[in-house]
Amino acid sequence: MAMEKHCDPKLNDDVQGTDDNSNYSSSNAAAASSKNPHHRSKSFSFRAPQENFGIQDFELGKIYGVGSYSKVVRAKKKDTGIVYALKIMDKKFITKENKTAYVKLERIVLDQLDHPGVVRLYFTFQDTFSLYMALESCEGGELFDQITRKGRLSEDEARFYTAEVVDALEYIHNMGLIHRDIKPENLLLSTDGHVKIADFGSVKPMKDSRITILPDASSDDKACTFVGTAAYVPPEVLNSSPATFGLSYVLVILFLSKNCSLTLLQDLDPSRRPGAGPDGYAALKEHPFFKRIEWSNLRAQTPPKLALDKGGQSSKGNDHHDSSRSPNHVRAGSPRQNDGNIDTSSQAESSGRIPRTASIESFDSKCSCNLVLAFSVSFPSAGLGLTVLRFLSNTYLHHLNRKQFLDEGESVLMISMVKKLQKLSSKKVQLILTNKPKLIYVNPAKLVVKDCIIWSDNSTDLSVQVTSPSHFKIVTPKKVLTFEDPKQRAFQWKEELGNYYTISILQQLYLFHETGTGFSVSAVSEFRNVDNPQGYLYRLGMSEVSSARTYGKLPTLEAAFAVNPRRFRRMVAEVKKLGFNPLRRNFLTAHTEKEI
Ligand SMILES: Nc1ncnc2c1ncn2[C@@H]1O[C@H](COP(=O)(O)OP(=O)(O)OP(=O)(O)O)[C@@H](O)[C@H]1O
Repeated sequence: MAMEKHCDPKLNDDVQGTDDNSNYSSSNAAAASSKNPHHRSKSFSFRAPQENFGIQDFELGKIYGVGSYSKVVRAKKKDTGIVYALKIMDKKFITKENKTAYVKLERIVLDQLDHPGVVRLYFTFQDTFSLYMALESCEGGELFDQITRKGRLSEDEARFYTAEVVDALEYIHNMGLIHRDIKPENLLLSTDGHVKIADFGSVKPMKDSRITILPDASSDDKACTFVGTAAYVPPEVLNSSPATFGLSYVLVILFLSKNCSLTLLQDLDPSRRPGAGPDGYAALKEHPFFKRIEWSNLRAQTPPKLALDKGGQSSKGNDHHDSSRSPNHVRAGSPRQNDGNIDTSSQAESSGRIPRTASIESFDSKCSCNLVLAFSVSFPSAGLGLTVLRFLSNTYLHHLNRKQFLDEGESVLMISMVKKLQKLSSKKVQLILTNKPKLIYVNPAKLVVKDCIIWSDNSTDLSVQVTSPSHFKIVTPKKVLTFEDPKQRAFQWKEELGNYYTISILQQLYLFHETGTGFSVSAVSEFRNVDNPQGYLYRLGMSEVSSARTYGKLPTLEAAFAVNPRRFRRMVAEVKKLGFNPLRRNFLTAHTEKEI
């Protein structure tokens, strides 16, 4: 693809509705260059051009993932057939959340990175609502999912992935950048299973960065400014000491025996971690753990085999799931209320949330001594270590305690570390929604279930109020629980809790029907055959809902009913035959409910 194109890089001008001081002109770039000897001196041109494409030029497929300010969707360019991961950002949302600088920075940085271990940016475009970045499609999914699907990595697998991460981080750091949000969700895998680092929205260019940073694209002045995912940042970032080279660190995944202790792992003084110091990478690469790694041709080596997900797919993307009908425009950004339109596109794919929770169950209880651990190495990177450590140890803890808080056949639908807010204090808790439906929160330190809410058919016994993208209240007749989700998933929690079952079953069936795949006997019998029909329907339904939302056309039950009351009634009857009461949640207005 011809990348070298001098262009007017106004990707984000529209975010602020102005192009005065946020115009990325060559002169601005030159001004920036004069301050930094490493900046390019004459003019600035993007390798990945800003194109005049529209979303209708793509066939959209499944949602790869949802971040705090974007959705990433599989998208095939109609004329070339090339598949991209389209990162879609809602302009209004970005402006509202003050993410403009991060978006600009990510665009500029990705544009200049060129390494097989870093996700490639090919081009950008925009329309009235959204900004789009066409990224290299990482069809192997997140490393996170591989770890959870496999239950654990073998030492060789851990070594290989770790080596590829180290290799890519070395490149990133040599370019003078600190990623600051290295976590399992941002370590992606190519189709053949090699690691690619993604999500440069939190990147911090160092003073001697070799990256051209345009003046309006720097997110903050100090490396110690807190960005990243709170659960995963290393202590020095949380403690606000500067995240300079040699101070931040990476923990490398290892499977250790029962003799190993977690205390190995968390030296608060980054300079004491293995690999610290100016020669950190060289020293690390020579560590006995990497003895068998050939650093010079890592990418030519055969990576670990990708584990299939429960549906038997090896990768996150499949052409045959692509929609043949692209919507007029795509809305992305934060989860939003539906707009009542009806979409005829069907995307029966997983939303990316569910597999990782389901896979918690794949941990073998007999291997309780096999802790997934890590050893720490000092790196100019933030977070991988604690990320891995926290994720793995949390997963392990879930595993150990699964029996304690899950009944036979019960599975986890949504889980996240949140803060439970009290009047004067707040506590970190693990909030877990199961398919019972049951909501529990666990004290992660003591591994004690602090509360358990099981709700009944009475739709008034549980409701969720969202007060901001990160804050929500769960209201039950007995109490009101207030939570803060640092990943800003308040709306997701509301959606998952509030629309439990009903929305999914009916919407799923509705979409099946609408798209001609038929909600038919086969769909219904498929539901009957699975072990856990409620959970299955729920997953299918939620993925339908997220796909539909991506297309800006989430069908509400209200809308479905309005379009064809007879068919709707029939659907309700079908669902009832399966033993579910589709109207059990407080979803339809009293009026429609009566009509039905
Ligand atoms: N190139 C890609 N190929 C496949 N999937 C991707 C790609 N880029 C991102 N994803 C998926 O989309 C998710 C969200 O993407 P990304 O992390 O870039 O968004 P974000 O809004 O910046 O998120 P965050 O909240 O982590 O800052 C990722 O966790 C990953 O699962």
